[in-house]
Amino acid sequence: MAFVRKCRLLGLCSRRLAHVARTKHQTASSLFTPDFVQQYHPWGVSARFSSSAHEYGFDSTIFALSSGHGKCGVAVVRVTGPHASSAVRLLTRRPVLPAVRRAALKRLYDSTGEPLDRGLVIWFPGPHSFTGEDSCEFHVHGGPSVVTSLLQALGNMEGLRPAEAGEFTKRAFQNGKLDLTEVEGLADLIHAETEAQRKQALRQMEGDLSRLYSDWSRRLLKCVANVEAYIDFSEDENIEAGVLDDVEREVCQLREELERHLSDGRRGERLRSGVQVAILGKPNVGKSSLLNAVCQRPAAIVTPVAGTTRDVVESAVNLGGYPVLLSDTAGLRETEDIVEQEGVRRARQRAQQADISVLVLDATDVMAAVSRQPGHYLTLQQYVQDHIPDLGLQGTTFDTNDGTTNPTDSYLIVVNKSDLVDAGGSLGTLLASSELATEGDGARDGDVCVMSCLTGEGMDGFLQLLQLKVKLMCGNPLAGNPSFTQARHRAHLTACLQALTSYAGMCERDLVLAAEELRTGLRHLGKITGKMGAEEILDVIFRDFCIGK
Ligand SMILES: Nc1nc2c(ncn2[C@@H]2O[C@H](COP(=O)(O)OP(=O)(O)OP(=O)(O)O)[C@@H](O)[C@H]2O)c(=O)[nH]1
Repeated sequence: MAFVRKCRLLGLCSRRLAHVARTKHQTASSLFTPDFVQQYHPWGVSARFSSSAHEYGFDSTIFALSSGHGKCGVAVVRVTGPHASSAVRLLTRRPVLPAVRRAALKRLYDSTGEPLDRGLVIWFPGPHSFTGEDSCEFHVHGGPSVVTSLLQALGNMEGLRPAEAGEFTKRAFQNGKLDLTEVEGLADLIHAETEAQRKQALRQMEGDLSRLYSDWSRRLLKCVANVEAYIDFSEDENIEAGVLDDVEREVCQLREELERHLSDGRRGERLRSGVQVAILGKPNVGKSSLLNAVCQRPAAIVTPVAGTTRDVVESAVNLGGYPVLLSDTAGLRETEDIVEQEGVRRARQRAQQADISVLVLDATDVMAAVSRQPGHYLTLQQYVQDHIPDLGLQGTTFDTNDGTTNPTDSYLIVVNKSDLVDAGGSLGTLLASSELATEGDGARDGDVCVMSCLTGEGMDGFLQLLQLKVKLMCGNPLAGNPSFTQARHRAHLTACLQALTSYAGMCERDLVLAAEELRTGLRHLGKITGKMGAEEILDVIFRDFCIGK
């Protein structure tokens, strides 16, 4: 009876614990170790609440330049921690703090009493601050000497130290002001380079993803509680079996929602890290010229010598607000040259990783092949298969029924050097006969662009088509449910889905073990938002921040 009471006190299921103890050949009460309780508690014990302020260094007050480095009109220096109010008093040489969250124009002094600058001081008492602690901001003139003197004055104060990268945000997380998905959204917002990235990051920072996962966690927690109650009390408290039917329905519904969320074609991840576009083709067809034309700078070397590009040359571009990482690759051909062989291997590897492959052909080669063909009839697909066999490229296969192609991978064909052929004549006939697979929304897989990197003819059409494909891939970041944006989200969501599927498969056979799967699912959802087990990923996430953030 003492065992049952202890279980209830800790919020644990006594029957389940007894079952676990039997499978481990241990006495049930020997399981009451802190680690075990942490692991088996229905909603885990949040690291956030179990660790002391000292452990996180919260007893120190930190400061940093939060605006960019270098000369600027206004520089912002932030301070957070228990001594923030002293910092304001000492720098302003006034015993009274400024009005809360109001900008106050003050003269600032260094430790010798020399005036430093005149600037705005904003006082944010905790817990209504970004970090949840007492904080303040100094908006001073952005000259290097002013900033250095201000940082020195702060550094000379008792109990203050310079902040580490991401430490302000880390404190906001540890104080429950932001969860991990919101922290990640903030980091993405700081690093966002395109409009679509900014929109997605802002949405995540404002808690859209967090709300979705919190809702799932809440519903799953209710399922866990109901199953636990049924296991624990069904015999003596007359709990109806209908409760398990409700749980089954809810788990089924959650599985459907998770599946839908996971099968969005990695749009959030692609938007966050940039859509990978690989430029492929035989040597000398104009791949490097195409890269240079798109990014409007001589990123890759262009010469008439076949095999000039040996390695992958990358360039990031902003295509209509969407981030694209373009890769020029070595020309695909059989070669004895070991350096070029390695280049070709890397080109094929890049093609496998690409979200979109751009296959570049030389219009003069294509037309020569047409004229050699009996009846002068050839489709582009035939040309590619005959002249660049064994592409080994995902998405560039023309057999759309083989089931091996990832439907979100996409490709388009560029027939370059149109200035050297009669584009309206036999080339036009060839294109009209090409079979194109429909991709939806106006873009088609295998779309063909006829263009000339030399004259610029057809370039606009190519860019429009590429942009359309990129947009289709990333979607509208503001429409519908938010997308997950990181591989770690996907890993935990997949694990959660697996756990719920296991529950459905075993709940009729062994409810106690099945309940364990629900807890596993809950733990994985909690790890995404950082509500539990966050320690191991904290360093990875905060590593991406800079000082002062
Ligand atoms: N006439 C004409 N020449 C072009 C065009 N595009 C590229 N070229 C020329 O074709 C040659 C090869 O161009 P690159 O861009 O280096 O071709 P590549 O496919 O990167 O070549 P590799 O490095 O060998 O793989 C250069 O002399 C270019 O000036 C075009 O549209 N028209």
